[in-house]
Amino acid sequence: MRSDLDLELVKLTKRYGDALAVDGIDHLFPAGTYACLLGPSGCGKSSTLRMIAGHESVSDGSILLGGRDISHLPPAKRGTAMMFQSYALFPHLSVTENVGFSLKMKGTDKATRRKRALEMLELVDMTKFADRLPAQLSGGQQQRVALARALITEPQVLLLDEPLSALDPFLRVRMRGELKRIQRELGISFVHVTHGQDEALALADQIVVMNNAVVEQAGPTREVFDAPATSFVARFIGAHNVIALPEGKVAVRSDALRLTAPEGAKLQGQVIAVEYQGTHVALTASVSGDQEVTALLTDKDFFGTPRNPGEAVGLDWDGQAAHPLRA
Ligand SMILES: Nc1ncnc2c1ncn2[C@@H]1O[C@H](COP(=O)(O)OP(=O)(O)OP(=O)(O)O)[C@@H](O)[C@H]1O
Repeated sequence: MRSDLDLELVKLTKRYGDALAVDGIDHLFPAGTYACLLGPSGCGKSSTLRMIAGHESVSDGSILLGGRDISHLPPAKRGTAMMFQSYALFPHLSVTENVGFSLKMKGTDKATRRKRALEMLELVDMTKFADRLPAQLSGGQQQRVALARALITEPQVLLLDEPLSALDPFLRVRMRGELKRIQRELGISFVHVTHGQDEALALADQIVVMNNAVVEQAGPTREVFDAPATSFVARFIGAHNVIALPEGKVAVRSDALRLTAPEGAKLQGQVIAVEYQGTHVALTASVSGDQEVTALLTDKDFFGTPRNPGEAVGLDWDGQAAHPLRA
């Protein structure tokens, strides 16, 4: 069912001179969805996001929010807000003043601005830093302020460009949880650009995988992960093997592979590496056709029958675990 606040991209295209950065993308982001645009560097994800935000002109196609064509509106009139990778806070303004800045531009009175800014600071858990200057904050705290500043405009869609990339791994995971919580509390759509598949899996209700200026595959996160449609998606999203069989290429999750005796197994191979990962062991074998496949085994399974490099093994999986790839 379509909602008033769905965000829809229709044949959205971006050219920089002769270079095609986004090639006629069609996609519907249902209202209230946490979506991640995922793909390698240069695939066109930031260009897509910047076009939605209005920070980049649309070469062709359109962007609809709630059925309204916003493709050529100024950023502040779209119902979207963007949080940048560099938080771009005003250094001479306090945290509260930074958060309330857009309301000041709109002519909102000072008391209302402060009240709204404090509400936003509470949402991002930064109330106690309200009167500090940006330089007196850590990177993670500055990011929360930037988030509050974007949310005070009450956007229907919040756009986030690699919001976690400047944080250390510990903070990244914590902030990830916070983003998800805030999106759920507000019930608005988030469109989050990342090149990290773990980030996308952790956050997204819906994943849009881009490659070479087009959408390779889009859908609910678990569907995309469980059944990648192309070799590119299977490899990019990780934890899958792309296996060439006589009947065509398939993707099989590493944790769906079983080790067996070589006789009668779907693949016969030789162990080339064993990597202990704590809860799991990743065993890589070379199989016919010069292919390498990796099986992710629980530590219990592996150490029940340990294998060493050089040993012959069979690799098997249930029929429904193999997903035919279209490319
Ligand atoms: N202002 C610009 N002028 C010319 N080419 C550009 C411009 N911005 C981006 N491009 C090119 O467009 C293509 C897509 O870039 P874009 O930034 O959208 O990719 P991306 O997937 O976000 O990459 P990254 O993860 O590295 O930011 C790239 O080939 C890039 O070099």
